[in-house]
Amino acid sequence: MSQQTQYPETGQKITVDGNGRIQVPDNPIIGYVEGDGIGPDINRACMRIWDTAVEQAYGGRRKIHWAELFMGEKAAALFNGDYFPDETKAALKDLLISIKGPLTTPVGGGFRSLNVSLRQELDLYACVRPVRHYAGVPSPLKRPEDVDVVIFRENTEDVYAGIEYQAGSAENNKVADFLRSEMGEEFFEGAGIGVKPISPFGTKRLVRKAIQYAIEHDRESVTLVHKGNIMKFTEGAFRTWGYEVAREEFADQTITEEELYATYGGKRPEGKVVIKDRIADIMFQLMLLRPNEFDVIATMNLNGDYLSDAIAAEVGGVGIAPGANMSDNVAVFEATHGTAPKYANQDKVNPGSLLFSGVMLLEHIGWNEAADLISAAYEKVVNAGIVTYDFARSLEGATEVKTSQFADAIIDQMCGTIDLERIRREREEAIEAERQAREQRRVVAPLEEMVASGRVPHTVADLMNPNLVTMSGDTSVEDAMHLMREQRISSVVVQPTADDEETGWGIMTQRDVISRVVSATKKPNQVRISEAATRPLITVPEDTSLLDCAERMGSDNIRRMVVVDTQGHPIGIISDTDIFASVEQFGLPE
Ligand SMILES: NC(=O)C1=CN([C@@H]2O[C@H](COP(=O)(O)OP(=O)(O)OC[C@H]3O[C@@H](n4cnc5c(N)ncnc54)[C@H](OP(=O)(O)O)[C@@H]3O)[C@@H](O)[C@H]2O)C=CC1
Ligand SMILES: O=C(O)CCC(=O)C(=O)O
Ligand SMILES: [Mg+2]
Repeated sequence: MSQQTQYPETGQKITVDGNGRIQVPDNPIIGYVEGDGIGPDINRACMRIWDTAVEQAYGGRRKIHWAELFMGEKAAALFNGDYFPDETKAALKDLLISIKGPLTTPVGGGFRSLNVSLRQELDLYACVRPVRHYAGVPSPLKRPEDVDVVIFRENTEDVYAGIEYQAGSAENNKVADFLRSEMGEEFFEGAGIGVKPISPFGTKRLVRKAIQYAIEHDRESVTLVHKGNIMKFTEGAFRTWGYEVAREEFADQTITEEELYATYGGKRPEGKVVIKDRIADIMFQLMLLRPNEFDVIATMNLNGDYLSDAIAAEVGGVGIAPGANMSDNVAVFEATHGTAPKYANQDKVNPGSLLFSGVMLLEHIGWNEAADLISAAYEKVVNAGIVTYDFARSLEGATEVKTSQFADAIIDQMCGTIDLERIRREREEAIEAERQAREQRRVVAPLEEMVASGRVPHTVADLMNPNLVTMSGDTSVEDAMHLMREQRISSVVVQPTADDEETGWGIMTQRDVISRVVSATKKPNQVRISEAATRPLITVPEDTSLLDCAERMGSDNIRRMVVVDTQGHPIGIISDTDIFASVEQFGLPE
């Protein structure tokens, strides 16, 4: 090793045995590349977490001995402008397992992507990116827990192969001439030209790894994602070769989707992995609408790059999605996001992507206890609302912390020194206080408007909240709960279904969910809201005077009534809070 790259003397190298399996000592040397931009911030935070997890899990019996390796801007400064020194390549191969932060790639010119070079030069042909939801992490989906896929992205071919010719260059002119004169192709003058090689070798080894993974991890399906209807001889061929490898090498363990329906009536036989394929554009839609239909995904480089960021967004964003570049023996784990330069050195961003790449690394070397400790602590900390800025944007009542403070919270949780229960309670109280303040504003603001305009409320229509949410009685309680949480409402009006035309409209409140579903230990996704609703719906015509309404609320001991129009259709809701606020503002109604 050079002066720059040093292995710690106390550690031992990971090796490979005669069967191609890695042998991991209790004191393995593992390489790390800090990365550019936000790299140092997240790396610093994650190393503290990984080391604590190992210490807590094995009580000092095991310890990672880190060897710093240099790539990117730090390498260029140390190695005279060389961004990816040979000694780093040698060390990455020699140590077998490493982890890296993000690296800068200039757009439209300048040096070639170091990430792409790393993958090609070390032949790390599979980019493995698991995407799943962690409880408490904010998501734009209704059921983010349905997202649980592992993307196998081919890492060495496709338009990333670097076979590109800049418009106007001598090479470009030569290739363009050849394509026009020898191949009879037509395209606009001055076009930049890129080549997209997809080979049976590259495809099959990637799909093979994806199928092996699916078999070993008891996954239900492998989906080949391609745009083979347009790029027939590259992406279309990927699909053909993908099915071929399944048929030729895994005939006993796999069936095609066609066989699933033609032979097995759509019911997957125990232990068989279903091989299916989807065209890339619809795959983006399907992953949003029906993510539970997908499990392991095998695809080419560009599709995989796009898909992995898009699917990550469904479960919290690139700040949390981990990844690994793997060959049969060498593996370089990495954050999947980039260097986010605007946040560099601000101790601000989410360390989750690198953190979970480290969790993948720990699992890869068989240190599952340490990996599980991190995942469990992470979930608890996020559930307590302790998050970095990105999650804080969409998590109500969150406590926004810095990268290093987030790491502190996870470490404290793993060491049992943080009272997350208290933090969660305080967060819930703050959310409830905010909800009440909002309700107060909702009621008081319209009244103040009335005062300003000289109007005085007389009827329930003057005071009611017109934002009434009605749902079909066939809706599941779970879907209704999602909507109630999103819209921050405590009840929904339930339309009669074909079965309960006689009983008519109803209302389902939070209390109904608790008393008729939760405390009866029924599953919210298996109960329809018509079963949990209270009937008959207590209504009040829109022209009812406030005094009559108040009298009825008092005599019938009810807190809210649905306001109906002259045809009996629900148009709003009025509560005792509304009447209370009105009396306080205008005195007793006439
Ligand atoms: N594997 C690698 O090394 C990769 C390197 N890159 C390189 O990174 C550079 C910047 O690329 P760019 O396209 O801007 O992509 P980035 O992933 O660096 O950043 C895009 C946006 O993603 C969000 N983001 C990224 N990382 C985090 C994090 N840890 N926590 C929270 N939010 C995060 C931020 O969103 P917001 O602004 O909304 O806060 C950020 O502005 C380029 O040079 C690119 O080539 C890109 C991808 C992978
Ligand atoms: O190499 C780069 O700069 C981008 C890489 C990338 O987007 C990825 O690894 O997903
Ligand atoms: Mg990417």
